[in-house]
Amino acid sequence: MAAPDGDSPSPSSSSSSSSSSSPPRCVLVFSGKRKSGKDFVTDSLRGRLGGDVCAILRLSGPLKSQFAKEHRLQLDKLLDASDYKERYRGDMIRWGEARRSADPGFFCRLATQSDGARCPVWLISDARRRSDVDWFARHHGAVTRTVRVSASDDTRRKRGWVFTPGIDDMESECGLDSGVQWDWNIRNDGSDGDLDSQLQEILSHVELQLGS
Ligand SMILES: Nc1ncnc2c1ncn2[C@@H]1O[C@H](COP(=O)(O)OP(=O)(O)O)[C@@H](O)[C@H]1O
Ligand SMILES: C[C@@](O)(CCOP(=O)(O)OP(=O)(O)O)CC(=O)O
Repeated sequence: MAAPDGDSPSPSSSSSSSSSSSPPRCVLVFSGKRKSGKDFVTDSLRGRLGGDVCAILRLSGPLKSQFAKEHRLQLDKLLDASDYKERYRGDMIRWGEARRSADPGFFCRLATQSDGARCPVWLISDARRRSDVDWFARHHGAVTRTVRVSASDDTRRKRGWVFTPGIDDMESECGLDSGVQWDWNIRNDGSDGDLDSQLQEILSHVELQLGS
């Protein structure tokens, strides 16, 4: 994977950027449109791998946290799949883009400095831009793999998605529609059984990386 993201690594942003003394053994970077099931898939993988070895790191975590503080909003409601989050999504996107344009690795660095980054397996649940994918390739390339989660518009609508101009046609939702060679493509339209068999290949890869 190419890795020109324009941020200069510093001691706090290199592969030792986590609060862990050892770098991650496996990093899976997930992308997908809203309501495709990124959280569902990463929760399911973490459930199987166990919270002691596997952490879900959300790039939107530090973004929402800072945005909530600055705008006196309820962080817990920005973090779940609520209408409250959707009400502020456009504003959060614009706020985050201002930060990213000054420093494309800003949220990647913060997410990987959180406590969860002590775990050997990182599930990065929400890459949205080429610069996100490139940051992980640049800092953790040897252990990074990419996963695209897709669901049909019909399925997404059943999960509550409503096409919104200014969101669904912008970089936040479309920035990774092309240009990345995904290591795995997960189709998340169907039953749990369909998903299980697709996740098995990823689980085998992680177990191999962990040497178990
Ligand atoms: N395979 C699945 N089976 C059942 N429910 C699912 C499945 N995938 C996603 N969902 C549900 O659809 C909704 C949106 O999924 P979510 O993971 O929050 O999407 P995203 O993080 O991509 O926006 C959630 O309520 C979630 O529980
Ligand atoms: C401002 C955002 O970070 C909000 C992301 O919120 P979520 O990651 O909760 O979104 P979905 O799971 O896809 O519904 C988007 C961005 O452009 O950074």
